[in-house]
Amino acid sequence: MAPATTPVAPCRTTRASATRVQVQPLGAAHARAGRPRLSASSSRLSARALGGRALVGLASPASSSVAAAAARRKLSGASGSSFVCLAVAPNQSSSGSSLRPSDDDELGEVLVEVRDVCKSFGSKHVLAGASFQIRRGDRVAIVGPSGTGKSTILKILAGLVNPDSGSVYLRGVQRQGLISDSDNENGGEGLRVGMVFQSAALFDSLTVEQNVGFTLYEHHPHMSKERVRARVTESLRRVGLSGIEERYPSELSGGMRKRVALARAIITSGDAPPPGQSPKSFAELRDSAKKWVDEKVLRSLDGDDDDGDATTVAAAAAAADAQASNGGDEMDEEIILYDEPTAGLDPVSSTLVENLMRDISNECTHILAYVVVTHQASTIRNAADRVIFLHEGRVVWEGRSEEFDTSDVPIVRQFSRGSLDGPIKSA
Ligand SMILES: Nc1ncnc2c1ncn2[C@@H]1O[C@H](COP(=O)(O)OP(=O)(O)OP(=O)(O)O)[C@@H](O)[C@H]1O
Repeated sequence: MAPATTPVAPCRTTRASATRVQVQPLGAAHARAGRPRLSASSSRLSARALGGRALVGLASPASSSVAAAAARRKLSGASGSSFVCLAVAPNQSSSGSSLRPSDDDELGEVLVEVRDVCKSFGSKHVLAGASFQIRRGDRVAIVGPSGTGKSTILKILAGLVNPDSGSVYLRGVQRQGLISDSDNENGGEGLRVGMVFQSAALFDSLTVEQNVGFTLYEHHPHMSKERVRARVTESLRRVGLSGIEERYPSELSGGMRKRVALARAIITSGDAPPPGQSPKSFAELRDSAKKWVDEKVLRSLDGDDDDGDATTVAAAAAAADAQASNGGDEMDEEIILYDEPTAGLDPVSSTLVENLMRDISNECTHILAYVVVTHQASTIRNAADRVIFLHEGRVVWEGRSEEFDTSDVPIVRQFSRGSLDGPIKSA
């Protein structure tokens, strides 16, 4: 869809935002004998990819904590790596629709509150004072025209990008700075914020089995190869890709790569740590990540190779890290943010992924809610119970998924029907 061209009202304050990028940790454990190894080029950072949306996987706070250093160094001044502010404020709907379901008694605990958030990139005002809440049990789709800051708001929620103004509260605790800036191992009050990025970023030099099993190779060295293989096989089966373990990413279609990435995100060790072995804490993961950045990434940044392959490393490491925490070790309560998880997938594959999103949240009791940015009607229908509509930097409509297709609010009607006539102006 062409981007809306209507300029967004400036935020109240716009300060120069430093480029922030997440470099994910890649511990050394994978390099043990017999473990998959990464190519030298895989350890390089790509400004292009990091500034864009090339990462895929659940990026845990621990993994993302290492992003800043290398990112700042590599990307300072990179034009494609800025972020937008999306602000959603309760009762700021410009279209008059109710911002929240009316049956307040049934509403769960407020996990996340975005209050009056704004974000600009240079002179481009993307988010212009939006506010909304995510509650326990929520399955929320964020929709809106291209370029309205949907991905940006996810990054702000995840603590990967700072808003220019406004606040984000996690369980009532205001987030201060970025995850990478401080000791924000948890987003706040025991709530982790995991993010599944848009593109399927896989290690090109590893087989599907090695990609999917990366977390286990990395964080569960006590597991035998046979057991890792069994978990990989099960994970691939769940995403409908049995029997492709020996293939390389280059031999897969885009949709298959995305599903492999999902398989990587949902794999679990299925067992507890061996007696006497404590699971890694977030602090340990962070320290290990920082060490890796120091030893590998920053060194590679001084080289001239900028092929973007490291993005896949970062992504996979992020996924690995999150998977490790999902692997039966530590189960912090979590909200998951999906950025266009079904983009580019055929309808059947989309349904598969949508069902998986629901299944995973049903099966994993520590996943309290999820938010999905999507353009696909099927994803709204199948994976979301509630819809937040963004336009011109604000939440302009909010309602139940089933209301999205039937709403008489002009902007919603135009968008849901793909009409050229209406308040959304095409380029
Ligand atoms: N790091 C950045 N630097 C400069 N501009 C940026 C940066 N990140 C996002 N933008 C701009 O902010 C706007 C919103 O981007 P964002 O990716 O959040 O939109 P979106 O609603 O997710 O779009 P789409 O639906 O096309 O994925 C776009 O115009 C984009 O070019």
